[in-house]
Amino acid sequence: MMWYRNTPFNLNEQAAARLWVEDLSAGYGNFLVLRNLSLEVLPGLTVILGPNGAGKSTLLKALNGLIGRSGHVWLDDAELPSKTHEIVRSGVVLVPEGRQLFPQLTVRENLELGGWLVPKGLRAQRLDQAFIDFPKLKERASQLAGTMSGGEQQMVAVARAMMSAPRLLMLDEPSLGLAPRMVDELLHIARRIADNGTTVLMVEQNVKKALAVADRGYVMERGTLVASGAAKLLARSSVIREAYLGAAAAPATPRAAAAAKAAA
Ligand SMILES: Nc1ncnc2c1ncn2[C@@H]1O[C@H](COP(=O)(O)OP(=O)(O)OP(=O)(O)O)[C@@H](O)[C@H]1O
Repeated sequence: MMWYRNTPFNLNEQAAARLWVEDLSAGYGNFLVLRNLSLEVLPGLTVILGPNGAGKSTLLKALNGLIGRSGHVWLDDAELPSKTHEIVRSGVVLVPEGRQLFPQLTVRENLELGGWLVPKGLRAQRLDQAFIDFPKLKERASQLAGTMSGGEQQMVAVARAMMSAPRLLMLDEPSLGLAPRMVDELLHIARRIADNGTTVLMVEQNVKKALAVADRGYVMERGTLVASGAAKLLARSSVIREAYLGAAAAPATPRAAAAAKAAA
């Protein structure tokens, strides 16, 4: 008898992955975007924040093999391969910005394509599980993906990525262009995936909401990391509050306070 547990996001039979990045540089042709980046992605949910053009998507693309990189990346105790199909086989999957679904295929067909590396029987089992994890998609199994709302399409993209039972799921701005309620839903899906044993690395522009669901965060500016730490601490840090949350940090010294007052 085929047996599988009936709890959300239990596709992943392996332990949550850890990723170590050391001295990573990457860019486009002669244009170097990332310079000597070092970071670690631990089990749970890690968010990468930063202004437009900071290099956040470039980092995910470099980790996914879509662009070349130098430096070292380890997934647990093995060096991460450099070719995308090998990276996927090792359990690292990217949901790119813009989702890249097949609009003329149904939800079910899009999900099945996410399990293309998986033997047929297991793929069917994972599809059943995906419909348990994403009940909204079960109702829409026969709908063409291109006719769904932005939020629903993003959900299909995440569910499709989960079909390969990744150990590390990378999400590039999953909430881009979505209504606030869908943003919340998508971020909570990311949280649930992390809670159920798949490490999640997410780029997000919704700083406040992302830090509220994440365990840890990195802040990137002009291709380098400028801050990192526990999400709760980052949310209170001056670098985040000043740059992203619209709150001026308290001046560090009485002199700075006087200067700020004079300038106001
Ligand atoms: N295919 C490309 N060819 C050349 N340059 C690129 C390419 N993609 C991105 N860049 C450049 O790399 C830099 C970093 O872009 P990236 O998309 O990684 O930033 P980001 O932090 O993800 O910002 P955003 O939130 O706007 O997507 C930018 O200067 C961008 O113009």
